[in-house]
Amino acid sequence: MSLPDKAFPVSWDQFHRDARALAWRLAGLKRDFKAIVCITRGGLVPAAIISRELNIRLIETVCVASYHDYVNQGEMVLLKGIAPELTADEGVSVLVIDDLTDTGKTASEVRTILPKAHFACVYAKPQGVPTIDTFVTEVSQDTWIYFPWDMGFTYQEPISKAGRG
Ligand SMILES: O=P(O)(O)OC[C@H]1O[C@H](OP(=O)(O)OP(=O)(O)O)[C@H](O)[C@@H]1O
Ligand code: HPA
Ligand SMILES: [Mg+2]
Repeated sequence: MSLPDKAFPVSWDQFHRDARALAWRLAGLKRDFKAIVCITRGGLVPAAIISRELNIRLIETVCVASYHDYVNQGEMVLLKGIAPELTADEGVSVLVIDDLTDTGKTASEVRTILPKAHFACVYAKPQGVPTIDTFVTEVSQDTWIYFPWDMGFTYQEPISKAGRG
């Protein structure tokens, strides 16, 4: 697969605002989450923001890899699982955080370990929406989300010249 045509670039500032908006939504649920399970690596950044906003200090990771060459998703590899004290009750008071859901494969895999956890992410594409309980912004399936930690400053052609050979 090649990169989708549409681009949704996200700055650090926008990501911080959107992650805070997610924290507001989660706070509105009036749930007493005892721990955050963050899906590495993308979930690390929103988990830091949400743990601060919701005052959740018990943070666990589940380490999975599936996008082996940036855009192409392959087999899901579980590099590190979740502590047994959080999986014992199927994660009933656990909040799972990721940066985005795309096909929903990552969230579905983690849900097999924590079937009763609350799944939250900042951005969602339509195919992944059914796998997530709370998210902030939906973008179309043919959009690629560019996160600030993957980006650097580069020269941009003026709009009048862009696309001309
Ligand atoms: O809904 P899906 O199609 O499964 O895609 C969503 C996942 O893809 C990205 O992670 P990635 O596997 O690229 O790893 P990373 O977080 O380490 O960058 C993103 O952070 C989500 O975890
Ligand atoms: O749109 C995306 N952006 C960044 N990483 C991703 N991993 C799956 N989909 C995406
Ligand atoms: Mg990820």
